[in-house]
Amino acid sequence: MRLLKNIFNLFVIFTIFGIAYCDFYTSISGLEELLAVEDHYMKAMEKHLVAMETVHNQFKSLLNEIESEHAQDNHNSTQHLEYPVNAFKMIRRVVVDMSQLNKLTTDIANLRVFNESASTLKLSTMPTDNDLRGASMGFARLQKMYKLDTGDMARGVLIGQKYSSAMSAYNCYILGKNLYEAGEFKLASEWLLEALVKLEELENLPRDDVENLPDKFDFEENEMEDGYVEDLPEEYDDDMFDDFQINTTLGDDDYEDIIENAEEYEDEDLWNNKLDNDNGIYPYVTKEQILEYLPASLYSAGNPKAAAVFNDKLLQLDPKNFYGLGNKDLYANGVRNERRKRVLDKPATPISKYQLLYHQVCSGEVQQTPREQRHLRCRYVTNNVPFYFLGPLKMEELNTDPFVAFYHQVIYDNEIDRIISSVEDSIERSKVGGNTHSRYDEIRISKNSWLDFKEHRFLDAITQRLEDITGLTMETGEQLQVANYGIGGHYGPHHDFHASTVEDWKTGNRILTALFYINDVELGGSTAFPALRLAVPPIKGSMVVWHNFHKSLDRDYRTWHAGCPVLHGSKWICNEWFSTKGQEFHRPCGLQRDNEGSLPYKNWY
Ligand SMILES: O=C(O)CCC(=O)C(=O)O
Ligand SMILES: [Fe+2]
Repeated sequence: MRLLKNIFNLFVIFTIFGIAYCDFYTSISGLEELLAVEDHYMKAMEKHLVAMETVHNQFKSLLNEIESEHAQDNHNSTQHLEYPVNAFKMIRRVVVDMSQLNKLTTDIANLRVFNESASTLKLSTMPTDNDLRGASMGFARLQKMYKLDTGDMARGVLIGQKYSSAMSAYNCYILGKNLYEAGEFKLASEWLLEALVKLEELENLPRDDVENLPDKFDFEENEMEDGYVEDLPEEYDDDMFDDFQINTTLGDDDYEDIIENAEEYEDEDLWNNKLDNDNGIYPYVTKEQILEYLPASLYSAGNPKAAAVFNDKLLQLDPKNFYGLGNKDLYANGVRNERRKRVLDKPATPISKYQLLYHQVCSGEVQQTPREQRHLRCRYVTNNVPFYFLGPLKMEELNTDPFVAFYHQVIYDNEIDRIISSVEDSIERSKVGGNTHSRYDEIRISKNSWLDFKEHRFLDAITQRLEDITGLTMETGEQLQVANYGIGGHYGPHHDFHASTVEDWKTGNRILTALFYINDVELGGSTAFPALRLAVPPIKGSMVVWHNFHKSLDRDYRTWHAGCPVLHGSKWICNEWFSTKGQEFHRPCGLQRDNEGSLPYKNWY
């Protein structure tokens, strides 16, 4: 819960202090560093406030003194100044006080507490706009994947549970603006609408309450006025939010929901939320700023009618607005074309059926049928290893063909702690692609590092365990990969094997994956196998194992898999990839090809 709250807070930090390029958004391990930065800024702000208060008090006392002197002098300045004390006091004020106050104000202006360099803040780099964009895209990914309602998220509610304080109008605006810039127009529109509604709530609060925040807001005495629905011109009311088609799995009634949310003033929770709102009551953003983005988002999301309505609102507030005037005709034409388009009935571009299945498996909408699960068993196994006669392995079959299995309680807390601390300094943004063409890609948002078994001898016990469990040799295996995903972090569907057959005989290929979950994830973060309709939940201490190749050493395309986005918490895993090399006597090839089953899945992307 605390982390989610902190992510919201980080939005504020990112934007207020306009920070530089890095990949903080790719994992929780990077974000934790920023908590220290936030702490630093908090202390700096406190210092700054104290300094400003001192100046404020001195200004006030000097002003009082001058005012009372002038009152005494009774407009007869010459007479007043004939008294030596009065003359002295005035000269003192001008010579000493004024210049001292001048100096104090300049000192404050020069404090520059928010311009610290990365090294003073003990960071390798500063976060940037890019991080903010990445974090916003993470939000979008989660909303689309798990069908999360924007209104709920804005209220800090996740799957029916309150996880954090409500998001302020400013946070909703920044999120909406970033989503707009990233091309996520429909979600951008929703967040910008949220921002507008929240700003209205704030404006409608009675002045006294805004100035003196009460301990507990008394809802009964502070009925709100109605929100946007009443404000919209009648001609738009009926179908403004209809016919909304866009490439997303979100429902079509989202705008209506948003508008309805605006009416939820009766919801007492909402009022209480306002009190623990994430940036108090100062809005930081104006309606005009929101309205410069909202119509463009709505238009790009395919809703020119709503775009025109909100653009008119912008022009009402600011008749000369550059964007308002510049886009007016565009939206009006859009509305006309929209009428024609309806006749033509242009279909929306759907996401590929494979991607859709991936989403459905991650969110649990599609699962193995009871018939498919009928033959799966949980068993104690020894693999004929004497050690396991004493304490057998706890195996849970997850799929028979291809074989995918869970082994529970196979990595221990002390090992996990050492693994995580060993990668602390080397963990960095994950790439995709082989060694020769590796690159950063939105398909994989995480950080990772590698541990060399020869260098970290505490891993010997894990090597032995892996060999005992899989029956394969680790001689040719890769280093241990350790990865961490933050909120919204994911690894889109992929195969673990290399595509190139040249690599097969030169360096070997990834015959088997052993994936350890080394922490528990509050929500999301399963390992999904869309072709198998299987989502493996991350369980601390458990390991999931699957063969990427048929016995005939043909690639098994059914192993197409993914790390689903993390919805709440952080996800740590370790991957060990065994090589096809050197397994001749451990997993002998069959006499016949056995890959027919996987061929239909070859082009799944
Ligand atoms: O995070 C996961 O669950 C899957 C990770 C994965 O597939 C990989 O690292 O290759
Ligand atoms: Fe993988």
